Formats: sequence, C-alpha cells, structure tokens
Amino acid sequence: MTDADMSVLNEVFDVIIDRKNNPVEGSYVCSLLDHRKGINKILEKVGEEATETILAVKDNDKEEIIYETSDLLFHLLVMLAATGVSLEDISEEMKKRRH
Ligand SMILES: N=c1c2ncn([C@@H]3O[C@H](COP(=O)(O)OP(=O)(O)OP(=O)(O)O)[C@@H](O)[C@H]3O)c2ncn1[C@@H]1O[C@H](COP(=O)(O)O)[C@@H](O)[C@H]1O
Repeated sequence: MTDADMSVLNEVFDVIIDRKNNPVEGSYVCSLLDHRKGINKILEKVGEEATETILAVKDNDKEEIIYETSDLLFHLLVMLAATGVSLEDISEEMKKRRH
C-alpha cells in the first residue's frame, strides 16, 4: 500500500475538523458532534460499526468487510476529532512502536 492510498483518511479528517469549527446545516458529522447524547452517540456508532465489521469478517464477505471497515474508520475519525486527538498524534504513537 502506498502513502497516497491512505491520504483520503487525512482528507476526510480535515473535513471533520472543518465541520467542528464551522458547523454546516444537514451535516452528518455535525449531527454527531452536537448530539444530545454527547460523546456517547459517537461511541455508540463506533461500537455498532465495530460489531458490523466483526460480523462481516465472520461471514468472510470481502465487500462487506471493506464497507463496514470504512464506516468504522470514519466514525473513529469523528471520535478523535471530538476528543481533540489528531491523526499526527496517532501516527507518532504508531511510529514509536516500529521495530
Ligand atoms: N465518510 C463518511 C461517512 N461514512 C458513513 N457516513 C454516514 O454514517 C451514517 C451512519 O451509517 P449507518 O450505516 O449506521 O446508517 P444509519 O441508518 O444512518 O444509522 P443511524 O445513524 O440512524 O443509527 C450514514 O448516514 C452514512 O451516510 C458518512 N458520512 C460522511 N462521511 C465523510 O464525511 C464528510 C462530511 O460529511 P457531512 O458532515 O455529512 O457533510 C463527507 O464528505 C464524507 O467524506
């Protein structure tokens, strides 16, 4: 996998941060960030998408694994944005673990 393949994660994260700073009517990201349940709504989505990803793997359904993992990664990005953690923070941590 090349760096370019995953640059979409950075791009989507930037949009999520922009939604946080400049709320937009009808935005799904804003609906999560401003939810009456607070961070719990985002955590519910992360848990739900993780479960759906696990089921897709159990079913050995590659298309579904790709679809559900994309949902999971997206909701993880929203969770990071909501908690003030950046993708740089994650990449720094992962670099430290290289051996
Ligand atoms: N990558 C995504 C993305 N992936 C999934 N989703 C949404 O995540 C939602 C939840 O998926 P579910 O399968 O659980 O569907 P659901 O039935 O709506 O579930 P509930 O929320 O009702 O429980 C769906 O409404 C999807 O549209 C996404 N919504 C937005 N993005 C990215 O975020 C950007 C900003 O989006 P807005 O904030 O909507 O402008 C977009 O340009 C995209 O790049």
